[in-house]
Amino acid sequence: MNAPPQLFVRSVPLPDDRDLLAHLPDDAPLAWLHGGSGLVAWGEAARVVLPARTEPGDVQRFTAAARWFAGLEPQVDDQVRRPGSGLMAFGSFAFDPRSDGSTLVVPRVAVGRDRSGTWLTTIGDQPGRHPAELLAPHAPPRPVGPLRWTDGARTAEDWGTQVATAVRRIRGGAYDKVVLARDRYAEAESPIDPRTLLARLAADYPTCYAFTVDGLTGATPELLIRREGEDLTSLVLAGTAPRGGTEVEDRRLGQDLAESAKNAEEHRYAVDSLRDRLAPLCTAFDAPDRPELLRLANVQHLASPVRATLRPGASTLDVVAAMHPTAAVGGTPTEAAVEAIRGLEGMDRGRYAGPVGWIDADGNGEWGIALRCAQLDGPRARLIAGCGIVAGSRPEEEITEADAKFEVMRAALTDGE
Ligand SMILES: C=C(O[C@@H]1C=C(C(=O)O)C=C[C@H]1O)C(=O)O
Repeated sequence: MNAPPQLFVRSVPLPDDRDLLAHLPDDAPLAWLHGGSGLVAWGEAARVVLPARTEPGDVQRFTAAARWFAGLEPQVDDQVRRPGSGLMAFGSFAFDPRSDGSTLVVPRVAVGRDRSGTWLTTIGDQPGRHPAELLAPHAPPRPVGPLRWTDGARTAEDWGTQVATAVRRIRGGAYDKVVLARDRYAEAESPIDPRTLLARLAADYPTCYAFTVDGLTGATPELLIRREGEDLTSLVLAGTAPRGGTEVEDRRLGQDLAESAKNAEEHRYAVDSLRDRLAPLCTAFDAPDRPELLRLANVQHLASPVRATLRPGASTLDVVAAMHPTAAVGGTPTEAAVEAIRGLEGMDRGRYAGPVGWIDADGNGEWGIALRCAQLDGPRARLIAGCGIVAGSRPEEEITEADAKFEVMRAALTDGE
């Protein structure tokens, strides 16, 4: 880890109501968008990359990142003083401590917006200088063009066989729940512009969190944690049904989901594990007795909005470290589930299903679970989607559910839809 540079940070109000995405250049953009608010950023004032580790359950990538960020000690002129103004960083962490790619990036320029207005933050190694790229006009987002689709580590059928294996092991008592995912590739003829995907994702999924960090681009419905001062909020999702073709069918599918014992069990594991993990870090935990229905364009989920109060001294990335992996993306019990994932999926998840989001110097921030996303690499996109498997799961239904989750990025990658 290099010694962090001396940074000069300035945040000023920006009288601007253009779409946040209109500010973003195509070169390594960073974004976190939620219903018209959020942060977009570009350039790199500082970065830390956390190496892969071999110890099971290792949280070193989170603690080392937190230490690095706390050690930046910039000179700050923050005339905005809102969550996200002043010094901030985007981050994205690998699902498995054994994978590479975890990082925090402090951008050179960020534009933020919340209910009270828009602001501009510049971060550089010299005081009072605005980076030249601020003034540069950006080329408009490029269409994706034709795509060639291929399977990743497993075909749908092979993956279904792994699901059946997991169900057998669950019935045999090896673990209670495991979330299994598979990957697919889309190859374009030229580099894919993340801004094109973000614009489509933000339009189609306004209640989700559209993000891009180091090419990992998606729209997740699942908020791991939002912190404002000492208040924490989280949205636990587990349990999924398709959307209906008609209003009546849609309502029936939603009602079946709400009444399904299999989905209630899957959901309960997720809420219980969150409560256990937050207990040492929080003074209050409030979850509804029954989950709500969250309707998205592609699927509907059982959702529990959770509130908690952070204990003094606990940091945001401590909370992220304690929460990851939730039962919604790992399983129950965690260690056995993560070990099963390594064996059954036959691939490296990378940063899929890991925490993605942003943090500011006061500890405010928003972290989602990187779902409904693709890792972009030039003209290639690697899509990953998965499903929670419990004793009552059926492989054919899980294949259909994973396809519904792939649909988010398939549509975002498809021009003219
Ligand atoms: C694992 C994914 O989604 C998770 C699994 C869900 C389920 O199995 O019902 C629902 C929401 C997410 O917590 C994914 O989108 O890839």
